[in-house]
Amino acid sequence: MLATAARRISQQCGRTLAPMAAASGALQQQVAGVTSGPAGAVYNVGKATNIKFHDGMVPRDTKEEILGQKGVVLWFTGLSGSGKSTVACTLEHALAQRGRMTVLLDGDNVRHGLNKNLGFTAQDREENIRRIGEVSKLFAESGVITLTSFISPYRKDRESVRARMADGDFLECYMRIPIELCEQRDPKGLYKAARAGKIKNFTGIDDPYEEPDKAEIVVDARDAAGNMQSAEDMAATIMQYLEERGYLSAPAASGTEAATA
Ligand SMILES: Nc1ncnc2c1ncn2[C@@H]1O[C@H](COP(=O)(O)OS(=O)(=O)O)[C@@H](OP(=O)(O)O)[C@H]1O
Ligand SMILES: Nc1ncnc2c1ncn2[C@@H]1O[C@H](COP(=O)(O)OP(=O)(O)O)[C@@H](O)[C@H]1O
Repeated sequence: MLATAARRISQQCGRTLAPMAAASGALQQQVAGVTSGPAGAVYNVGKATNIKFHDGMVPRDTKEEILGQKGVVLWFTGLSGSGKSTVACTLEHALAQRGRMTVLLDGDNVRHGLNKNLGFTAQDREENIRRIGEVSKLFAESGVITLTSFISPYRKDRESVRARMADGDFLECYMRIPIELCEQRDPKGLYKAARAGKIKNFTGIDDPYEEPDKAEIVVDARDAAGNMQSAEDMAATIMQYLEERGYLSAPAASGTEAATA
């Protein structure tokens, strides 16, 4: 049945694709911290009782072959005003121009819907990041280049997201912009309001920001020669990182023939 499905999908997308991957349900059980139940039976995960992971028929590497890229989460973190949204948008635009499939999850936007029941306490920020981590994991595992733009101030929250993903799927991109510059920009007037005590628990003012200690990519306001970097410069550096590490092409075929297109 799986072989038939592989043939059908190959015909539909006009490429010879690798055979279907082995079922990953057991791995998902392990990752989710299954509390009970023999293999093949239903089990409990957190508050969800009597569930069972259902494997799809189109594995990740097939999707990556179709898209001609590798799924990844590019996790922007940094202070408000550090340029997370601007650089992520600029990069997404550049990726689209190169025919790459992307999704951009942005803090302000996600708080309009999925996370509108969350505020800015440490506990709410943790839940905000956990949900985004799970959503971005789903996208990355479908072969999509996923850009997330959240302050994500707590190291342990970011590391929890990293720990849920396979090696190489999570790239932390630290916007290392001094608070003085962020505050000078202050496009929404939030720093001014926070300094005036009108906004409480504002990151960098009266709430913490914990710097990454193992970010894959660190973006500074100035380049090595000391010149200020534009958002385009920053996006170009990240694009180069993705290119050099093979994220912008499909992974080598694991089974039969490689993609022909
Ligand atoms: N108290 C407080 N602290 C920080 N930021 C605040 C706060 N209140 C509102 N805002 C606005 O919310 C945006 C940050 O949301 P995030 O989801 O990225 O925050 S977090 O990751 O959960 O910490 C942030 O957007 P950016 O400026 O784009 O970072 C602010 O516009
Ligand atoms: N590299 C850059 N150089 C100059 N200004 C920038 C740069 N990146 C962002 N900005 C400006 O800084 C402000 C904050 O950027 P934004 O992307 O909204 O930050 P964040 O999403 O981290 O809050 C915006 O006005 C934006 O135009």
